[in-house]
Amino acid sequence: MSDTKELVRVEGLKKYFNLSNGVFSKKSVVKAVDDLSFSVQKGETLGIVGESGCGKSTTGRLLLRLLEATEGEIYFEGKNITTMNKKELKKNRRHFQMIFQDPFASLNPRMKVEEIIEEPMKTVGIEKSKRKQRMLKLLNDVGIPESYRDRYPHEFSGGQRQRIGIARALALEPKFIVADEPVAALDVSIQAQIINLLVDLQKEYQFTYLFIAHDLSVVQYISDRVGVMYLGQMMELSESDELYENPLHPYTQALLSAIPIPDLHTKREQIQLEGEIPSPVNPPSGCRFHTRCPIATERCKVEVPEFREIKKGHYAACHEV
Ligand SMILES: Nc1ncnc2c1ncn2[C@@H]1O[C@H](COP(=O)(O)OP(=O)(O)OP(=O)(O)O)[C@@H](O)[C@H]1O
Repeated sequence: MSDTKELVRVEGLKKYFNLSNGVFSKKSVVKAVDDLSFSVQKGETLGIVGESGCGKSTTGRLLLRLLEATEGEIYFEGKNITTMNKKELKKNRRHFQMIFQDPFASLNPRMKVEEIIEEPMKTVGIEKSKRKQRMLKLLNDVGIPESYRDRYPHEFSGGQRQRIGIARALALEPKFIVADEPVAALDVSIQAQIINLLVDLQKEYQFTYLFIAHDLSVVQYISDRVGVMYLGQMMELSESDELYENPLHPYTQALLSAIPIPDLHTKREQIQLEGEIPSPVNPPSGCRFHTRCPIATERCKVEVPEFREIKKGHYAACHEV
């Protein structure tokens, strides 16, 4: 049943990439996303964290249909976007946008800032005077002086370029924004400014975020709920404060234990994970985390744990909780 508060719902989502290493070698398959089910509520920020390669970006791209899913369904406002044809998708595309990690690579170097921000409006046929008016408001909203509008991306700093990328993402007043590590490429001194800007803009424009990050502390600050991914699967998902105060999954516990606590009197025992992350080409049987899990049992090696609601709104995939 569709929940009226739900903006996006993902069911059994999979993305497998076929890799061919040459003419004679066997084909291998990267299981980048492997059976994800979750929903994003209207107006919330859902943070997604996990180590490099766990499938966060692939998930974000699938949700916006920038990538085609191998299996599974994605519903946006109750409509199945996985089966939409090009025409229907084009009509809906304005409602979902992406903010990229590398603001330089994502901005056309040959376009002036005003053209970059107006371009999405042009594609949906918004008339010139309205485009200009909205472009000026967006520049103002993201903190770029109006007088810079005829400059090119290379004339801006990294933080300013990200502000321009954000203005472009907001140009069509989307309902859903996937922010894929939007501050990871920026200087630490600039990161907080951009995070605060993203928070303020959400208040003004009332959109919903899927916020992807490596850094658990960034995600905690910005997210209402947080999902923790490992090797293409969701290990735990709950309200942000609950996840940080009462992590249930051993993987989440290990990730959290690595964050330094500012208060010198509080000590948190660091949980060291053994070994490397296994390859998504050949993920471990049973629970994917069992090869590194400090509490794994024989059952974990053979039986995939169900991703289940353990406390109200707090989900985890672990046999031992
Ligand atoms: N186009 C592709 N072709 C083949 N494999 C891919 C492709 N895109 C991603 N992958 C693989 O899928 C897995 C998941 O990648 P993804 O970029 O989604 O992870 P991530 O969690 O976002 O990592 P990072 O934090 O490093 O960006 C990785 O093993 C990656 O190498």
